[in-house]
Amino acid sequence: MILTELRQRLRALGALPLHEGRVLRQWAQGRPLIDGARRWHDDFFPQRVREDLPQLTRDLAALATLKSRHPAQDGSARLLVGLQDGQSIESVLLPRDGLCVSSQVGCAVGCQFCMTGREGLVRQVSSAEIIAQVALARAMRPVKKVVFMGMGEPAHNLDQVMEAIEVLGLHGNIGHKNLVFSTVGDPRVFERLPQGPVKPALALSLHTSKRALREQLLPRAPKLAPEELVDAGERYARATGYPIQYQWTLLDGVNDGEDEIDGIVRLLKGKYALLNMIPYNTIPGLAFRRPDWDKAKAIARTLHQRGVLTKLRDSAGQDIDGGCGQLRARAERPVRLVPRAAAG
Ligand SMILES: C[S@@+](CC[C@H](N)C(=O)[O-])C[C@H]1O[C@@H](n2cnc3c(N)ncnc32)[C@H](O)[C@@H]1O
Ligand code: SF4
Repeated sequence: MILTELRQRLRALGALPLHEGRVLRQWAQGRPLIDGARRWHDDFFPQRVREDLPQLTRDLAALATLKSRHPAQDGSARLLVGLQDGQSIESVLLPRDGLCVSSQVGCAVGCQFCMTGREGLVRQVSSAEIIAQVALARAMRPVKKVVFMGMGEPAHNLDQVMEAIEVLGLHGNIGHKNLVFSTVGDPRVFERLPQGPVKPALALSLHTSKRALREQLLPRAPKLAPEELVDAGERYARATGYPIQYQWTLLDGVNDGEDEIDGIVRLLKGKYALLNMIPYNTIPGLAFRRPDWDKAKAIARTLHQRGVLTKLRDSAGQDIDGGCGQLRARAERPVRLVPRAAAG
């Protein structure tokens, strides 16, 4: 189901926009459509909508179902989520009421260090399936922040992701700056996001200050130079009033040298931005190496001293194969990884 179908279904049963809004609100907030105790729906919905609510509840729940849950020591939990056609995706319950959702099954960008990128794009995740991930998580615990950092490149599924963001921001009780659109950067994102009624915060996956290396590491990302990406990011940050979060997957011996530190300072000093450095999460069979934590700490400290607000983070759930896409890979097929040469 896509949201248009849900809307058409409700309208055909005589629902008005206020009834539609109520259904979206209850669903996106993880609350029941039918509240047995209070029975508010008896007076509120037209009769035919009321009669459809039990089936609608089942249909919405079937959009995203829990296949397995993998709690980690840091308070996060990785969820393997089943979709109606038998595909599976990952969502992650993050510490402090965050949720990481997937926007695609697989991904066409093919970043060399990312498990999801290894299988290419399998299919898009619909707006309804994105909201269903939030509803599923909310059945387990509160969700106050939703980050699009799971499987997939949201810029390659822009209409559906923007529709989900709109529902979550207008009906789902998530603060707009607590919706985080994470992307490798795409001109369509900078054009379309400022026009939406809900403007999410933006995370840009930068990873290197060198154009040629970026093209190697992110082979099918739009060929924007790091400077162009940062210029576009800065305009979005100034327009929305929220800083850009630059993402940097730290790869030992690839993008952790003095030259990159100079490059980061040149690109980001004085910008309305925060740099998140995330040491590479090891994927068996890949030739990349995770840098030593003390080395990563030293890089973050140096950047801070040189005027770039830097946070060193670990991806959630290191002890449970925290790398996005690894759970799905294991569930879908036996691990079959061909080593690739490390770039750089
Ligand atoms: C999985 S992507 C999804 C969102 C979007 N496609 C993007 O690249 O920003 C979210 C973040 O995970 C990071 N990531 C992917 N593979 C990783 C790995 N093995 N270790 C650490 N971070 C990784 C990416 O670099 C990106 O910043
Ligand atoms: S890091 Fe993001 S863009 Fe790159 S392959 Fe993974 S999901 Fe796709």
